[in-house]
Amino acid sequence: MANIEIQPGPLLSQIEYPDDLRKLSREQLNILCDELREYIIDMVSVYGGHFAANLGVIELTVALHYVFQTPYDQLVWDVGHQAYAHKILTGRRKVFHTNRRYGGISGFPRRSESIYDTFGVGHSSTSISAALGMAMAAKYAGDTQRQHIAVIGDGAMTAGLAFEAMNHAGVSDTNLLIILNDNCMSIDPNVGALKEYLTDITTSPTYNKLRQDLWRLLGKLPMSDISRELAAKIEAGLKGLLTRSSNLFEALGLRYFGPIDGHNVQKLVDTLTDLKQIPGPKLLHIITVKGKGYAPAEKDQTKWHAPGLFDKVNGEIQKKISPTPQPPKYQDVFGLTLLELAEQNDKIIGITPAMPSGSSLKFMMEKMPHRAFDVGICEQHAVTLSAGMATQGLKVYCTIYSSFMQRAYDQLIHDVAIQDLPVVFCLDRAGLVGEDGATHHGAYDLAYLRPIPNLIISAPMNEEEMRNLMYTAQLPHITHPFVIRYPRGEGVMPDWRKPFREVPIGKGRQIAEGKEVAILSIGHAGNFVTEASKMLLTEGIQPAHFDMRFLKPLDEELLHQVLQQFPIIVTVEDGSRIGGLGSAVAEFMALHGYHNQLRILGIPDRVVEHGKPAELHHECGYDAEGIAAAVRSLLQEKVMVSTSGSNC
Ligand SMILES: Cc1ncc(C[n+]2csc(CCOP(=O)(O)OP(=O)(O)O)c2C)c(N)n1
Ligand SMILES: CC(=O)[C@@H](O)[C@H](O)COP(=O)(O)O
Ligand SMILES: [Mg+2]
Repeated sequence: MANIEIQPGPLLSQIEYPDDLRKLSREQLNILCDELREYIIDMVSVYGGHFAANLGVIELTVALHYVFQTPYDQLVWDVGHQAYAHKILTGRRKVFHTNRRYGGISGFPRRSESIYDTFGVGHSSTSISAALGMAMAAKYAGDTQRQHIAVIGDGAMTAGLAFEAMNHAGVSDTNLLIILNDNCMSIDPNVGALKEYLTDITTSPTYNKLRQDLWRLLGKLPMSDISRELAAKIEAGLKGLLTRSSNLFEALGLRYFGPIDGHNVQKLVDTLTDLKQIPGPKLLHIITVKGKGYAPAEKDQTKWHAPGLFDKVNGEIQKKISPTPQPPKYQDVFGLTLLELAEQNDKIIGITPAMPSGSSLKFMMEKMPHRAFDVGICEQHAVTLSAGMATQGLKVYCTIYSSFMQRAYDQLIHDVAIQDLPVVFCLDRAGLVGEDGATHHGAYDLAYLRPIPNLIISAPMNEEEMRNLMYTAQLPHITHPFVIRYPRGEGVMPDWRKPFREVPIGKGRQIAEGKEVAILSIGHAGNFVTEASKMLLTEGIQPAHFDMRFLKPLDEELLHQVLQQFPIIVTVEDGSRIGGLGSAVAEFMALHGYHNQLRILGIPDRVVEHGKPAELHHECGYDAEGIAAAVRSLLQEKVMVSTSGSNC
């Protein structure tokens, strides 16, 4: 991608760090917000990234860095997809054009990137725990001045982790301010009773207004023990008198303030300045609009969560144009196939934790709202809920992004595998996902799933296989938990709606015949092998290729045949080199006394950053070129060994 020069507005161009921002007058803050908004619209339109959430927190970001002494005061962003203004104001404006690009800055806060990034994020709902940890550390060090602020969205607030943290924060007596950025949206519209509750407090502000006035008044007085005690008593009286139902956050021991307009930077500065004077754990509820200031994004907030490149003038999102039919995204194969299966099998239910659009469960949710559910950002709950339904004979397809499934590991073992419940887990975004980077790569699923008993673990090489695996998973004789993992993005078959066929469990298949070298692959990475084989053929090298399809049960019969026939084995997977297919083959060889030469290709044992998937596959050495190079070098080594052998 070419570097397109985008000039910041005159005020923004003078601001490198929050110290510069703090020199501005109150009036200038409004101008700065406008320039920041314009700059982010410009940058994301040509370089891509998360969009609507960033436009929603411009005023908040400016106010936070204006009022608090960052980085001494510690600011923790939840998820971090909304931290672009924060990055731009904390020393990274000049490199912001590298956001999410290979070798560039991360799309999320990263401790290694800046001292202003107090905590690495990407997965949701960690901010309150992290900020509380920092606040407790400050208390332990005897620092009573330092402020700790967690900014969390209404979507992220639905997770159990956020509630665990509030439950603790409420009795912690720390300088913790939780800012609840409520825009009524997750990526898709937010769901659940909490959302209803937040709407309820938003629309009945009497009690909150009185409370706010009380604490503001007392904030101006010297905070003696007596006035604090008095305030608490008045507040308790107020609560009894005025609350329609007791405030949830108050019940958890947090002083609740708000709701206030999160786009009024002046109001935010005033409120945050007041709150800074009030010790103890507290929560400020702000109301914002996702996509604020860019009309198309305000109108369709889901589409503009991360829209890709767009024309900022007419709001047209760039689409790949091709004269020939293109393969579908795996997520759409999942969503449309599930709907098709559900039409034939009334036991089928669909569950997603907050990713109806990303996973394409939305197709079933639209057609069968009573059978397909978004449960919020609650991966643990999604898994155990599915297990509960399975006990009643339902066939649940629970779709979760591979990296988010890490959250629900215990539920997978304790609630599903040990009870051997036949839930189907469709793990989307498996393998290296691209620009979201380290936090989002589905690098570990094969490795973390393989030791779990009772699981069937599969990965399709293409759309047809994906459909057939999904079809097989719901057949009545499949009585075990069944995992199907597939990558982000497109498959390889434009014509993919083939009639369903059952896939024999634990059986691989031969894709290409060859000699000397056998390449064993699992999942979509098998297509890289096909490409590599084409390259090698031009050099007279013809490896055999086997698509294992199942990591568990492993096709032992096929492995015996392959290991007896081919001296050199290469395994290829879009997953960690440790613990996945390569490891399974190595263990099998050790168990059965095979001594073939084995090369394991996959994700290395280090953090892989962001970039285009092709760049990352190349870096990790398992794109077509990397596979071909591995085969060449193994054949070369073999020649050298046999030559040196003849010299002896
Ligand atoms: C554990 C986890 N599950 C799912 C996601 C995907 N995800 C990223 S942002 C988001 C919506 C967050 O909504 P909210 O916190 O309200 O922030 P907003 O985008 O509305 O500002 C979701 C579901 C994630 N990052 N982490
Ligand atoms: C921040 C976050 O977790 C999501 O917005 C994620 O970036 C979505 O990824 P996909 O684009 O793969 O759906
Ligand atoms: Mg939200």
